[in-house]
Amino acid sequence: MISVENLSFVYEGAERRALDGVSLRIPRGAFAGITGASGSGKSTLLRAIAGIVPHYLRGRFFGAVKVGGLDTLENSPQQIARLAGFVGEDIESQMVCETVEEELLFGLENFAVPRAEIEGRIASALEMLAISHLRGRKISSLSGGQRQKTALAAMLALSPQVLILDNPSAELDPAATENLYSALAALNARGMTVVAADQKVGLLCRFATQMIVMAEGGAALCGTTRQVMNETETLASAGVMLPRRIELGARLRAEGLYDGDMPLDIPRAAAMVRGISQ
Ligand SMILES: Nc1ncnc2c1ncn2[C@@H]1O[C@H](COP(=O)(O)OP(=O)(O)OP(=O)(O)O)[C@@H](O)[C@H]1O
Repeated sequence: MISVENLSFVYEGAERRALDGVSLRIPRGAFAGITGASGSGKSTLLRAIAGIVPHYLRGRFFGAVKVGGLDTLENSPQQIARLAGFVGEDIESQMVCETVEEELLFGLENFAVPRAEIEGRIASALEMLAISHLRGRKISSLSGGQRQKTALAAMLALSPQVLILDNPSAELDPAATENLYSALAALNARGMTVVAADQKVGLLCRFATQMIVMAEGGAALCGTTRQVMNETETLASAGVMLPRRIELGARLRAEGLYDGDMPLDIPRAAAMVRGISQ
């Protein structure tokens, strides 16, 4: 679905490479989590997948990115957006209308969606995120979480095959974060490919099927979540804050007390502890 071949990128006016020789593949139907320290290149990678880099944010671009077979250099961000919806970190700049309904309508009209389909698309996108009750609300009156979901609903109404999200939990409290990721998992279960960058590794461990760990502009690790989270030393040297349960697993493994996979969630951590105490 998404392929990145030897991608390097230097922002206009910058000295160092924001991305440096990144190659990876994200298969159709995956839930890919991207993590890494601040400044490691997560946002730039997502912008390159969405075509924003280098079409809107300019610079020196080397290598190739393809989304659903479309080369992002040969196609405009608008063409890429028909396949892959992007919700950036700066939600405010993405919102252009006064009310939630108008915001969804704006994208649909821009994409010239036939009139007869519009009502059904708006209703089902709002329903998928459980925000039908916000339909008539002014965007200025919404909470951070409600705005995040409105931006996401505006993307979902366009029926993209891929959803790309940059730091979606940044403005959310733990309950709203859980709620948002559960909604993303439900969309993924229906076949949508999800690509989300987040520094909350514990969260990605639970929801993502694939993980990409960025370090200094490169993809330090890329594979299934199970494979990547077993590489605890590389994760630590990439500056990734390991969830407590994985820190514990790594310590038990170093002590020779445990040789299984790192526990991706609490039930697996409990099973690990039960296993060593028997
Ligand atoms: N618009 C821009 N113009 C110039 N340099 C940029 C721009 N955006 C990012 N950079 C630089 O590119 C590098 C990678 O930044 P990027 O935002 O992709 O990292 P990140 O991992 O998403 O960081 P964070 O977790 O803090 O959002 C950094 O050195 C950053 O300063």
